[in-house]
Amino acid sequence: MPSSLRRLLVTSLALKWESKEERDAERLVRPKESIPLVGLLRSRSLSFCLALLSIHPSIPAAFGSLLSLRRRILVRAAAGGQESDLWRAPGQSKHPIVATHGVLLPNVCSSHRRLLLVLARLRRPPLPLAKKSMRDPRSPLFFWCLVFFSLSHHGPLKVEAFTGTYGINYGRIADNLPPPESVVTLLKLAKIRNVRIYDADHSVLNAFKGSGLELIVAIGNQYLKDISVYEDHAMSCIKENVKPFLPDTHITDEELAGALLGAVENVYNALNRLKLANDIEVSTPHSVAVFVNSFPPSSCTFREDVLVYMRPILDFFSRIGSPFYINAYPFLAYKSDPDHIDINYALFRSNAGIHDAKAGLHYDNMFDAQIDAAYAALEAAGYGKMEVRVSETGWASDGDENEAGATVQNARTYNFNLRKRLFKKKGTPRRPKMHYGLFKADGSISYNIGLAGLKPSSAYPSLSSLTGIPTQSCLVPSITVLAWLSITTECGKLVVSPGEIVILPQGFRFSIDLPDGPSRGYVAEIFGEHFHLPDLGPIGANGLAAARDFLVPTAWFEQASHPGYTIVQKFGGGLFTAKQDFSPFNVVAWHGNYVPFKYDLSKFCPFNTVLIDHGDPSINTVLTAPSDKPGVALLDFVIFPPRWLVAEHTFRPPYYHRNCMSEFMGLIYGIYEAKADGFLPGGASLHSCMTPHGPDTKTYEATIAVGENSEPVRLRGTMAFMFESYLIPRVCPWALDSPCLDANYYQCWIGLRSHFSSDNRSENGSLDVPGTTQVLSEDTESA
Ligand SMILES: O=C(O)Cc1cc(O)ccc1O
Ligand SMILES: [Fe+2]
Repeated sequence: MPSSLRRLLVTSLALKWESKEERDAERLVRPKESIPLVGLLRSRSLSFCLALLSIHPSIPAAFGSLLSLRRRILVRAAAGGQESDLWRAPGQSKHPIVATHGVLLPNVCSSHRRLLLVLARLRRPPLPLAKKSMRDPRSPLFFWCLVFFSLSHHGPLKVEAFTGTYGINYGRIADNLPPPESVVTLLKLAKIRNVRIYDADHSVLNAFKGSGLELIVAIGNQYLKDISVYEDHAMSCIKENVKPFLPDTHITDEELAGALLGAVENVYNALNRLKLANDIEVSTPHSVAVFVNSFPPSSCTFREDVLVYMRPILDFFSRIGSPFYINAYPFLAYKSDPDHIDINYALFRSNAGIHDAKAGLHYDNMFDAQIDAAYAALEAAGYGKMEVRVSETGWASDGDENEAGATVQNARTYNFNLRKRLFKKKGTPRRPKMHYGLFKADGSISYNIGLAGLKPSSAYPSLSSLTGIPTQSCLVPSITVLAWLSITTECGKLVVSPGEIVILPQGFRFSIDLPDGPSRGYVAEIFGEHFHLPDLGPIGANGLAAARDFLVPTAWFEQASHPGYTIVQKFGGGLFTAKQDFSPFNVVAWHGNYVPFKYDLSKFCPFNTVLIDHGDPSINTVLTAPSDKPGVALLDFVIFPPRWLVAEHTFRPPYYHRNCMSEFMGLIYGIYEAKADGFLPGGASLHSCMTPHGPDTKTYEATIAVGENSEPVRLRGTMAFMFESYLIPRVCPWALDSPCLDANYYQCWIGLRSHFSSDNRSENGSLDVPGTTQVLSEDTESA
């Protein structure tokens, strides 16, 4: 790497500090030599940074070399620290504070309980699976296999896109399984709500009772012939097996295919007579072996010998409104032809994709292609309105030598990327669903996802009110992402909608009700300072958040008796409860210095670059709780609202940087400009102090593709925010163990490449930057 590059890079990293005053960290780490360059580089600094990244095969390595350049930098932690030692400071634990990056799994099942009877497969998957973990879907535990559930309700036929969410196939053939009760606990902890079982073991069924988990149960092949002939057998099967929990099913034998229709019909009729047909959906999963010509997807058709059996079943399913289930295993396709199939295409990673010329569609992953192949086959057979759902998918984590791609890393990547793909709810190229996540384009809620919210009807005073600590604490709860909150305080009530923030000063009793059902949001609790509006400095009198837009409650009190009213009190970091027989909101008049208030973020008047360069996002501070050190805050609450981007000759997305404050970011609605993929409303990222970060590869490439002279761009329908603090947040074990943790976050930077032209380089490799007055030589380099 040319030495001058290194210096420039170091300088560019110092840019952000430059905008703040006198920091301890800055004095500690900034090499003197970088100072004059700050003035020189300005908007180019970002490009220099990228040049260095491109020299290295991966971002962690690139960042690692940055870190080694800056030996005196206090390296804290980094995303994906597990993957590379370069991401760890000596002596740090293997799992340092990680940058988590956001996926909250929406519970998208319809609110009514729906059981699906999976009757049978027409055939097994086409290729034998070598290791037990893949060969038998009922094999030990359940983590390799995901089941998908669509959002759509059982009901009238309509054209549906595959958007689903996932669940787990709970296989039970192993001798070391945990007891079913533990499995239920585990699934709940993992926030997995959809489970498919393969057997009718009553201990399992009992354990699931009252768990709230959605169950799919199956009727075994051994019963199919019987049930297909005798409807009363179907009836007693349903009646006897404790609210249709039925045994396993596997048709490996073609002759059973003929029995399938009869069995489906009889089960459906039995359900109908028991008035369960509206609650319980009947279907049957199919392997992709029922198709021929699945490449390109639009050419896919059913195998003729299979169609003989399929047609009556499909007729029946379209009559009763059942979807078509397939078991989609890109792994199986890949391992059958690893020389010709790009593993990145199978694993949802960046790849050239395939072009379906007949349909004029582009596929960047095989999973979508398999679903669309099923849609094409159904259309060709005359069932164009039938919805396709995925009953099984997964990736082998281990396999025989000839099983290409069966590794833990690939299995993890597949499942992780699959989940990301699902979160987008975007359908497939053939059946796109232009609906993105939980919010409509205008930021309004699309549907209630049923996440557990704050507990109503208990009053929570904020901490330190009883701790005797003279400093103040404030809460910023409910930067509400979903559904409104009704907050009762001793000063009155506040109704807080998505997109609003609320501030509750220390010591206030409050209770939060959820009149619209479950809600979710972000909460920051601080100790030591109050939030106030930032000094406007040269902005002058008007701009950012205006005092007039902060709303306080009108007085309200409640004199009712409330036997057993529970007060939850936070004291010294613990939660304590006390019971009383009256409402705590019996305050008829009050006088004091503090009051709860709320603010609608859409009222914010943002400032932004109007010519060149990317400003410090602190320019859009809504509220700040300063520290005693100028320039670094106990907590700045900064937003990234809808706005125009107009800067010229400037890389407009956030620059690549390290920050001596820690950045916790969340997304309230829309898309965050620096994260093309994976950052969803309700998600969060944490870039701890000095952790390098910046736009993901996709954002970078898209920005570079537009070129230097891009036109003004309007960012609409977005609201991201940042809690920025000089304190280093500690990630609690709950978050670290969360299934929502994005352990592969660092991958969003993999593939960053140089867009420098070699024309900019002099013979000795140093950069010859037009307009600079000085190029530092080797001996001025900092250690
Ligand atoms: O890291 C982030 O995405 C937040 C951020 C945004 C920006 O525009 C500039 C700096 C910064 O830290
Ligand atoms: Fe940042």
